[in-house]
Amino acid sequence: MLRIAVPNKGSLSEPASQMLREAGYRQRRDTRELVLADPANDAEFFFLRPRDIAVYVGEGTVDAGITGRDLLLDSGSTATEHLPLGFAGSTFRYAAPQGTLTDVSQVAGQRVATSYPVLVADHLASHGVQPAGIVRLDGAVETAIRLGVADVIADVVETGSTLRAAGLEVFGEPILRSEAVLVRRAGAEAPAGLDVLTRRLQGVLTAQQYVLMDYDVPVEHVERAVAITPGLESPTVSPLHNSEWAAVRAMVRRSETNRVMDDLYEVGARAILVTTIHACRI
Ligand SMILES: Nc1ncnc2c1ncn2[C@@H]1O[C@H](COP(=O)(O)OP(=O)(O)OP(=O)(O)O)[C@@H](O)[C@H]1O
Ligand SMILES: O=P(O)(O)OC[C@H]1O[C@H](OP(=O)(O)OP(=O)(O)O)[C@H](O)[C@@H]1O
Ligand SMILES: [Mg+2]
Repeated sequence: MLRIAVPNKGSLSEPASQMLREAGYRQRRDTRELVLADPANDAEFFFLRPRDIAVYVGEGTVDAGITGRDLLLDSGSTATEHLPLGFAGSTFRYAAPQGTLTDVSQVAGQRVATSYPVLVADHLASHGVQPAGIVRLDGAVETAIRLGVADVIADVVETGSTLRAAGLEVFGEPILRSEAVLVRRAGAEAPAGLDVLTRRLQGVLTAQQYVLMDYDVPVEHVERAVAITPGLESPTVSPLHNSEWAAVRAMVRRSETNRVMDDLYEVGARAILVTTIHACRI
């Protein structure tokens, strides 16, 4: 039985459950459920605080879990990143009142407020910067400067609107680019079922990131067209009733759909059709 920890609250919770559902696993309907058995998939889900998930996985209490890369690094746990999951993307950055600081070296001698004290201490140490202190807060970190408990903050930034509203701006290089990740215990033998979970999640990611493209192209231009849509292994090329034309089918990155259609049209492809992929195993 594979034991998997899933965030019970916060921005990771709903998309993590949604991704597991798309991968064919049972997920809870009632947010008060703390444990959910999925006997058909030989799995059991534990709904835990996102910040605690790496700790449980590192201890081996559960086999794998979904958390944020930033939370994993801040936990100090021996759990290791197994698969990036492509949602809850953010950067982790220093910020200060607009027009004041420009470089991480200027954090020396300043008080830094953050919910991620280990991440910040490690980053400052790796840059040889000694702050006056690190103030650990649970949230609403952006308010700490106005309230006088810190001079600098280090926090999650997605759109930047929370910072702007607080009159702050980022400075220095990003400390980290974070996203939701599947974590597992480091060094231990892969638990039974982890390979299947991984392949299923990769299938969901691929279905989200790729489309299926079909088109007809004159036989003499097949090689040029296929160079534009090389597919994952190799595109399918089929004969058509009119022997001067061939049909091609290939997977294409969703973000490149329109550029690829333009390029195909240029080399003579016609009847270019794009279909979403519902599920796949690669
Ligand atoms: N606005 C955001 N955009 C993207 N990811 C975010 C955002 N806020 C938090 N995260 C990510 O969510 C994880 C933190 O989850 P956590 O549940 O602790 O905080 P939260 O989502 O801010 O919830 P809350 O503060 O309401 O409890 C981190 O991995 C962080 O990078
Ligand atoms: O760049 P933005 O799009 O504004 O998003 C970033 C904000 O979102 C999160 O806060 P949340 O709303 O979870 O509140 P919290 O600070 O209490 O955790 C995070 O801690 C930042 O404050
Ligand atoms: Mg928050």
